[in-house]
Amino acid sequence: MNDEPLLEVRNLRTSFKTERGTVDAVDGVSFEIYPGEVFGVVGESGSGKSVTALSLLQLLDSNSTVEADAVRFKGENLLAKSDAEMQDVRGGEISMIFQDPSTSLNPVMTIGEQIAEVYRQHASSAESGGFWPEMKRKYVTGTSKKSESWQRAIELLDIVGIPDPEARATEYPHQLSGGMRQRVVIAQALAGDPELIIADEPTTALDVSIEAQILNELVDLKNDYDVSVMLITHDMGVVRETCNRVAVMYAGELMEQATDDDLFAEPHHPYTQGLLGSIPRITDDREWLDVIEGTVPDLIDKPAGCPFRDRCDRAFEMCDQPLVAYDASSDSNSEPSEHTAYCHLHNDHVETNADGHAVDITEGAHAEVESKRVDAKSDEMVRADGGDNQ
Ligand SMILES: Nc1ncnc2c1ncn2[C@@H]1O[C@H](COP(=O)(O)OP(=O)(O)OP(=O)(O)O)[C@@H](O)[C@H]1O
Repeated sequence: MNDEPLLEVRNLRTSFKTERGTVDAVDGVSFEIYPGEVFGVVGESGSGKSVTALSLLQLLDSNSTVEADAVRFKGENLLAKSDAEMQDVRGGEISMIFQDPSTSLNPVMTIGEQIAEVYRQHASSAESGGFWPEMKRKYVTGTSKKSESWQRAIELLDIVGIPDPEARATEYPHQLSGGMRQRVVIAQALAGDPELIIADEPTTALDVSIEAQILNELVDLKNDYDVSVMLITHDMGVVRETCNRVAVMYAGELMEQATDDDLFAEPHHPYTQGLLGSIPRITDDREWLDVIEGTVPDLIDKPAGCPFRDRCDRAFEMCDQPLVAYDASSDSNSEPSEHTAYCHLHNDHVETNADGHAVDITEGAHAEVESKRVDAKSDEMVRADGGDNQ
């Protein structure tokens, strides 16, 4: 990766105060999203994917605390922005698409007006760059702000594949199918001329054939307009079809990060391997898909060490030690590492014995747990005790 990242997240920690105690929903997560890529965040329900996205956009309830060493979007610290400044960012440079389109659309406003409204709110930034100048202008005929925004709404409906957009723009959400509504939400997300779209399970509520169309739409937009996409999903099949790079999350922590190709060719973390076992394959002779036994741990008073260890059939003595990032790249010269596994099995001092069990061969076990730590981003990548990263 030679480009500067569009979004850089370092050691993100989000917790919620509840009556039962403090929920550590996101616990030391670091990643970058580069211009023009689809970055997948995958993991089971409750792994902290949505909370990660909502933390970046400051969209969480008041019982939350969000801390990080850095959340930089185009070099600017998002966590230092005021509510008013974040309102400009949301729906403008960064837009978010949620799972259920009906929650994002106003039932008593035409879809054209809803898209036009977002355009008007962010019109000045839309005029100053982004993909608008290159867009085909075949529908633009009016000159007043109102007619200009209406015409842009029609253009956007056309771009996201709504047939007869001029007529459709005058309709209300309930007059459209679920797939069409999600296209409208994508058009609305584009109306602010974003550089990053965060899509949280955007196809989960849709049937499979529509899902494929919507995902293709997102990939086309990325290609045609150089928009980056952070795609949150629990579905490894969706990751395979859509993403360039992927972060695998579990219990609020990163388990592995790699390019899509590397992750599927050589998954290093037992959790990733488990998720991959749950995808159906054309060549399958399995009667049942593999499932990962057990459930995500309670995120209140989470013990140190790998949160997956109680479900992991390769867990060994070192797994109760704080997790660190191990370089799992086949190309050891890549800087920063393009394949990172947060799993002690990748420590240089761990070997597999004749029974297939991992063994720490260091004298005074654990002493050198950091021996193979990825150094690219220095201490920020150590997600251990949380004590010295304030
Ligand atoms: N407002 C809140 N108060 C307390 N806990 C919360 C709150 N919001 C989220 N959580 C907890 O944070 C954890 C992570 O939730 P999150 O929604 O990010 O998971 P997810 O990976 O996106 O799962 P899903 O795919 O089901 O949406 C969960 O344990 C959830 O219960």
